[in-house]
Amino acid sequence: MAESAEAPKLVYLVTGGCGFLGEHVVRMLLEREPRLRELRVFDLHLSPWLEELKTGPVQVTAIQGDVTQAHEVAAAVSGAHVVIHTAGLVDVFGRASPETIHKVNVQGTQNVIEACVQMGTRLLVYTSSMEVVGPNIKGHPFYRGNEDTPYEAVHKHPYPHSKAQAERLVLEANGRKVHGGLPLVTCALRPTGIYGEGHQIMRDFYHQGLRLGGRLFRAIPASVEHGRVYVGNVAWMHVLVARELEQRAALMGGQVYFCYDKSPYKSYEDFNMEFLGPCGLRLVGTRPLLPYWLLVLLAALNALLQWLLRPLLLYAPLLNPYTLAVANTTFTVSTNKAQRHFGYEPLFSWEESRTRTILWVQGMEASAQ
Ligand SMILES: NC(=O)C1=CN([C@@H]2O[C@H](COP(=O)(O)OP(=O)(O)OC[C@H]3O[C@@H](n4cnc5c(N)ncnc54)[C@H](O)[C@@H]3O)[C@@H](O)[C@H]2O)C=CC1
Ligand SMILES: C[C@@H](CO)CCC[C@@H](C)[C@H]1CC[C@H]2[C@@H]3[C@H](O)CC4=CC(=O)CC[C@]4(C)[C@H]3CC[C@]12C
Repeated sequence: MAESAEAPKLVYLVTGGCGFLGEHVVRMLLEREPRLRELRVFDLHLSPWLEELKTGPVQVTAIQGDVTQAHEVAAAVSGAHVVIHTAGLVDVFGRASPETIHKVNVQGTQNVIEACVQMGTRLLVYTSSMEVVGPNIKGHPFYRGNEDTPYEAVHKHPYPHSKAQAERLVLEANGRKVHGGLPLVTCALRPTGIYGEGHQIMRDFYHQGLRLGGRLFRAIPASVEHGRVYVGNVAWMHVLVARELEQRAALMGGQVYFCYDKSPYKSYEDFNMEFLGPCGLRLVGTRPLLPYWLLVLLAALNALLQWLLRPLLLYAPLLNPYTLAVANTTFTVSTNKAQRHFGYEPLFSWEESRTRTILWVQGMEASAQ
């Protein structure tokens, strides 16, 4: 390729670059974007592993900053050619207030857009979520749907609400004139439930299983399918989109793409067992051990306890009415839009994604001993 022989000249900014997905995007860019000259990693909390990346041929600049602070975002964006905006407050457990979620996810995204416009940065890739579509509060299944499948998206919870608002802002900004007069080109990627090395909820389930003597108890029927996608493939999609956005602006600008790969369609719990099983955990029950009405009651009780205890402490268990509804509603995607629009093929096969994730869980096991 002629272009890879040229001197690297592009400056990329990854917001949330120290998060679960952000770290994979950062590493993927360093491995697979030959045009990269400088990579700016912007995050509220900078991780120590960034140091080891600074010794490579690409200049890695760590920027501790807050997306809710417009001036910090503008300074980080200044001179960048591409912004990949993954920073967000991922909270469906009631840890943060709805106002904080809105501030980070919506106001933060608006700040990123304005910074691009002000600083003349033309390319913006936004990490959205399947949650902007559903599952909706009515529990309607979304079965092997694609970007054009009609679905009644109704949001009550602050997290999906904020992601939907932010996604709309990003898509509406497509075509806005940036400083220098050229049009901004934006698009949004919608991962389903991401898994892989660094996945906090997988970690939580693993430790819970260990505490319960190597067992987890089935709570959700095996027939409820939940869409999952490997973090390395989500990162690869971000890299590809960022690379192709300028050349294919007319086709890709203002578009949304689900993130998908060859991960099998399974229930949330059965899918987790693909990794936790080989690490010694067992899922007890072929059917849910508790009746659904009892789970609904427990989830409601957790929500009540959270509210009552809030003045004293933060009680934020995994089970609440929202997480139960999401886990208990089929939501799977089947699409090839990313392949058609920018030639995406998963970089990691299902077998590879599975092996890498298992090795990571086994690594946790070893370090705990
Ligand atoms: N984890 C998942 O299954 C899915 C995640 N997503 C989206 O992917 C993106 C990344 O999510 P994860 O990596 O899972 O979450 P994460 O919590 O691991 O990463 C988010 C990063 O954003 C940073 N951040 C938070 N607030 C910030 C602020 N005010 N200023 C600067 N940085 C801030 C955090 O420090 C963190 O490093 C989010 O936008 C999320 O909505 C979408 C679909 C599924
Ligand atoms: C009822 C419990 C019995 O074991 C299981 C509870 C599992 C839940 C904590 C998860 C089930 C589905 C997950 C969500 C889903 O993968 C979609 C998501 C997309 C995002 O953008 C952010 C994360 C999440 C909301 C994810 C969060 C955890 C679950 C609700």
